[in-house]
Amino acid sequence: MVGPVNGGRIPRQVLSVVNGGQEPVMGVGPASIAGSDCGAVDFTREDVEALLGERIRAKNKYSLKEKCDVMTDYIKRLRICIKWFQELQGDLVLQQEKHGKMLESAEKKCNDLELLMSEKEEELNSIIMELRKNYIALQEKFAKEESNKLAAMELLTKEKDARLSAERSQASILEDLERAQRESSSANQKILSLNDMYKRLQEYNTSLQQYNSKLQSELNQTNEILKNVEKEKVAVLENLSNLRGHCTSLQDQLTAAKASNNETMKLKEALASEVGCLRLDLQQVRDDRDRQLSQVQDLSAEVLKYKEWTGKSAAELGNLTTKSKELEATCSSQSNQIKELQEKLAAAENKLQMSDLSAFEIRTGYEEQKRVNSELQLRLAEAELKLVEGESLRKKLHNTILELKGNIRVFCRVRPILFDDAAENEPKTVSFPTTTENIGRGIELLQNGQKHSFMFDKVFVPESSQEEVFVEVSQLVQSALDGYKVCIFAYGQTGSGKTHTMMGTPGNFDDKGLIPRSLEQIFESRQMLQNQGWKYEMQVSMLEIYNETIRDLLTTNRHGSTESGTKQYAIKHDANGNTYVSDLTIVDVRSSREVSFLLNRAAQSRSVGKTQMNEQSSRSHFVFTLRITGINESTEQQVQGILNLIDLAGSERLSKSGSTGDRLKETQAINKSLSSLSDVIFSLAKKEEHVPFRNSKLTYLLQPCLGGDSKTLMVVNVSPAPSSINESLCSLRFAARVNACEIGTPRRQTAVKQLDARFSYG
Ligand SMILES: Nc1ncnc2c1ncn2[C@@H]1O[C@H](COP(=O)(O)OP(=O)(O)OP(=O)(O)O)[C@@H](O)[C@H]1O
Repeated sequence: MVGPVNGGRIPRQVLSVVNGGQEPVMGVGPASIAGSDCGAVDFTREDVEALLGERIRAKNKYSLKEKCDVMTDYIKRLRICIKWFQELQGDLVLQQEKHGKMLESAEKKCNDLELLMSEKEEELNSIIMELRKNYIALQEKFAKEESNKLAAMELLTKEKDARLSAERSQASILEDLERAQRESSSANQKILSLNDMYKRLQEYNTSLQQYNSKLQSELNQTNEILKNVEKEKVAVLENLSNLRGHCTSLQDQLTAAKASNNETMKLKEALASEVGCLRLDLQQVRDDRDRQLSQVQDLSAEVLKYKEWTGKSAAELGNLTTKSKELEATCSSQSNQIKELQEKLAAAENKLQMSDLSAFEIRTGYEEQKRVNSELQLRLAEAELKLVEGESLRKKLHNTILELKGNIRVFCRVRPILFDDAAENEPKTVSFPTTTENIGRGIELLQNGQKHSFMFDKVFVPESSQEEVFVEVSQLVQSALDGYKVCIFAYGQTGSGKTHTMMGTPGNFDDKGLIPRSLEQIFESRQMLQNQGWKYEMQVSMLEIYNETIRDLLTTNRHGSTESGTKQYAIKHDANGNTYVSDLTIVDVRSSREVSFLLNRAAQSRSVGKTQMNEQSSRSHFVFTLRITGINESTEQQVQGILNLIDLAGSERLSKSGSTGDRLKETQAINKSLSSLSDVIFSLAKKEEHVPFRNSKLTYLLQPCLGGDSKTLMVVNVSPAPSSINESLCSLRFAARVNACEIGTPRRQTAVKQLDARFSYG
């Protein structure tokens, strides 16, 4: 085996390079190889191999990366070694050349060494290759491990994120929990406070109930006040009319006094002129007398002269005597005349004085009457002012009462027992409570020993007169003139007194029903309101709904037929809130007499028939409508009111009515439309979204009156006959539900709807 130049030994530096500049370890090294010569002893190839093998083995204990680094390091070092060997080889060649012989002898060794070297180099190369392969494999592994690490890192990051989000959600859940706990405690507190509030509300409710009853009593008081105001108004009106009468009579007296004064003045003037004439006459007569007297004196002197002259003839004397006598006679007659004239003059002067006196008296009377008249005018103005104030107070109180009560009011009227009721021996089924709370408002029905009590806004006993009923309704009617929509309808079993209440008995003044009385009041008020600057125009229409068909009761062509066939009247609601019936006759009216005439005409056209329950039964719903348009030119106010007065057809049980044929059809139609009316009222009471107005002609026509902004009054008529107890109970139950129904707040129409001149029902 060929060794290196220093005798087959590897220099220590090379090993140091291979060993990373460290001393050999683990028993491998110069000490173990070369004994005690540690400083200058070189290593053999075996040493190197052993060292490398050991290093590699030792390195295998390390991690892949470290191994890899060490390998890379080794490879580098090996390269340096190779380089160094190559340099060493060059040195050797140089040494060969230098030391010729040594070289020759050593050449072989060197060749061997070279061979060895090349073998070793090959070996090392193959080791390097292997190491490279290993290195590549290690690198791949490393890359793989690296990617695994990255994936693990990613996984870790994801897990960290997940953990963070989990922590966050845990924190939020904790927050939620805390909040929920807080909420729960506040809810508990709320529950406590609600319980507290509930108690307080109960107390409040009790106090409200007390307040309500107080309000009720106040309402009653207000009603009383209203009645008093009404009475006062009537008294003021009476006073006013008395004052007016007094004023008119005073005016008449004044005119008469003026006339008599004028006459007296004329007489005085005439007398004065007569006195003047008489004075002139007197003067003339006096002048005459004076002249005559001077003549008489002249003549007397002449007579004396003649007497003195006795020589004159007796005839001449006789003549003179007669002349003298004549003159004396003339003189005495003239004296008489003068006396007469003087008497006349005195009488005329007396008369003149008298007429002066009476003229003075008349003047003072006239002045007194003028004063009284102006006083009366003042009182009249005051009374009128009071009337206006009273009127506005009345309106205010009336509207307040309506608002307090809700705008459907219900009156109940029980008619007297009639001959046909034949109930003399049967016990009474209808009674009226007399307690202060219920008097005038309560009614009790006794059915099979069970008492049913009802309360309404007003209950009229059988003895109540038409006037008494109207007094309670008059305020409502008056509202139509103030621009409200007013609807009054009579409901009840057939024969219970609806037509009697609404129309009354024709031809009987005291038995006039609500419709004629309302119209009289409206036209009277119209007259009175004229003083306040109001001008009203009124239009009337009347129709009946018979078997779900509309009939015009004012058409000149009865049965509503035209040349082309039967007229179809349709109810229409337009976008402006007007309801009208197409083609319906509308009549302008100026007095209640005109309306009475139209009412009579309509009554004759109404569908009336005889039933087992009523001799003259209305077989249709009668709708009377008055449209009132008022303009006040002084205040520039405009109002438009509607007054609907409705006499509904009577409800009746088919079994009881004994109807057949056409009557049966009529009864079915009547019952159907009345049940539609109750459906509408109940769905209004329940404040349902859909109100079935369209289910019948009656409800569709009355939609604006029932739908909220009108003042509506239902008069439920009841028969006291024991045989009608079931029907009466049904009617009262329906009325009680209507009474509990609030449909909105009435609205005043304070501007004339210019847009639509058609006749509107609301
Ligand atoms: N308050 C009353 N006082 C006196 N008589 C009355 C009164 N109410 C009703 N009557 C009489 O009772 C009868 C039936 O009354 P009315 O015709 O008004 O009933 P109705 O309810 O209109 O009946 P229908 O629904 O069948 O038309 C009539 O003869 C009427 O004069």
